[in-house]
Amino acid sequence: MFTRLAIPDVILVEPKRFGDHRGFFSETFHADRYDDAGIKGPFVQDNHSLSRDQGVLRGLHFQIAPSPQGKLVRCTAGKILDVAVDIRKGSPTFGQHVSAELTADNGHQLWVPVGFAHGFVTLTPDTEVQYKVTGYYDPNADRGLAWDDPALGIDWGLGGSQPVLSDKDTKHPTLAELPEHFTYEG
Ligand SMILES: Cc1cn([C@H]2C[C@H](O)[C@@H](COP(=O)(O)OP(=O)(O)O[C@H]3O[C@H](C)C(=O)[C@H](O)[C@H]3O)O2)c(=O)[nH]c1=O
Repeated sequence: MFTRLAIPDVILVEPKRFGDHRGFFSETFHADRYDDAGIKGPFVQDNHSLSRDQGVLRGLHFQIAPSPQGKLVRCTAGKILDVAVDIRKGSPTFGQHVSAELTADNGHQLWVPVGFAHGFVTLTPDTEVQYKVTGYYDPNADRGLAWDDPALGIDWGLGGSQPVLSDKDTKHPTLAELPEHFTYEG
């Protein structure tokens, strides 16, 4: 099932699971069905990250031209709160975000299109996230947005505690400081 969220370009995917006495089987990607639902490939790279601690926060990240990335994100061990922030100039939802709890148990996926900053916080230890992207990794195009920018109003569910961050993720600009990298195309 595909559901457009409050920012309709972001799509929640709930793949069917066929359970039996052995466990389950699920198709986790289907190019034609996903394209028909608005999830536009082609996907050129798969990523996999493991976060050892609960409270690891990776984000908010995006790549700019010439290497923008759409991301199809799922959690294959543990739980995350996955967040997408609209950073498209001229968008009616500029600066707003949507989020979804992706877990190994629910198998849900989030489609984060080009023009969004993406990040997640882990809700359990030993959390693994796997995602397909529509652009190759390009360190020169790698950019970020401050996860804790008050203007974004993201509730990461940290209960006031500081997340575990990479050094890079402590230094990103706020939305007000962010150059215009993407333009809303309606
Ligand atoms: C993203 C990436 C990283 N790397 C190398 C670069 C570093 O040596 C190492 C860790 O990279 P980084 O700290 O950027 O990893 P994350 O903090 O998990 O970044 C990712 O987290 C958020 C949630 C995202 O949406 C992006 O996919 C991505 O930015 O992996 C690669 O070799 N290829 C890649 O595609």
